[in-house]
Amino acid sequence: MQLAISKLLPTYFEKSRSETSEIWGKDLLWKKGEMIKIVAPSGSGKSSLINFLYGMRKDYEGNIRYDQHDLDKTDAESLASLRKDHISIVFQDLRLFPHQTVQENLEIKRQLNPYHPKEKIAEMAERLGIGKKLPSLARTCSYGEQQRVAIIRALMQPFDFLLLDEPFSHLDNRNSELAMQLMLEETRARQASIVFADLERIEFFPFTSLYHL
Ligand SMILES: Nc1ncnc2c1ncn2[C@@H]1O[C@H](COP(=O)(O)OP(=O)(O)OP(=O)(O)O)[C@@H](O)[C@H]1O
Repeated sequence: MQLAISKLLPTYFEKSRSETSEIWGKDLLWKKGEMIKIVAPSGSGKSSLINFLYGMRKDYEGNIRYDQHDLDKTDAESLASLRKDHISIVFQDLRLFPHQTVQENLEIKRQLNPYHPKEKIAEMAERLGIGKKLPSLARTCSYGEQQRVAIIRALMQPFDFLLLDEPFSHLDNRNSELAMQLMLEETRARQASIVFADLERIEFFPFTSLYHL
């Protein structure tokens, strides 16, 4: 699978943003397996971009295509199916079910399109240091713990592209590196891509292409 972006620009941005950006207004082609790093200062449209790429919002000019699927022309059912098999995401605002336990949040996602057996949940949670939190309600976990839950949840499904919007904002370096390592292993096992948007360059992400938003 490949992701083609053509002359993308949020409708609420001035056209002049294309002049300084390496993404907005450009034609880009990312093939499955590439590691894409997008450095984006606050307010440069990082969340807008990641939401556009997930088909969450359509208030943009230009075009986004996953193979032959033009996101602008994809109906809700086809979009759900495209996401289920090909696109996973860690939202900046996480979007866990607050009144479900950590285990339930992960298991609900796993069951939608199982890529891993159930046991993998506890194994990944242990690896990221939140094993003891599995029976806790998501809303009672710290933001950094919830961030790790959202990361593991994204790894429960098959994908060709994993979209990350500032996934480590509440994690210390050690925990960020552990989470990155897990995501890299899982992405490589699928021969997939990561599209990683963050405020700054993170040294432990081995990107193949680097863009400034
Ligand atoms: N629907 C919208 N209508 C108008 N302006 C918007 C809309 N969505 C976002 N913006 C504006 O576009 C700019 C970029 O927002 P966005 O959330 O994409 O940035 P960001 O780079 O993710 O920022 P941060 O790092 O602070 O989360 C902001 O100035 C925001 O107010």
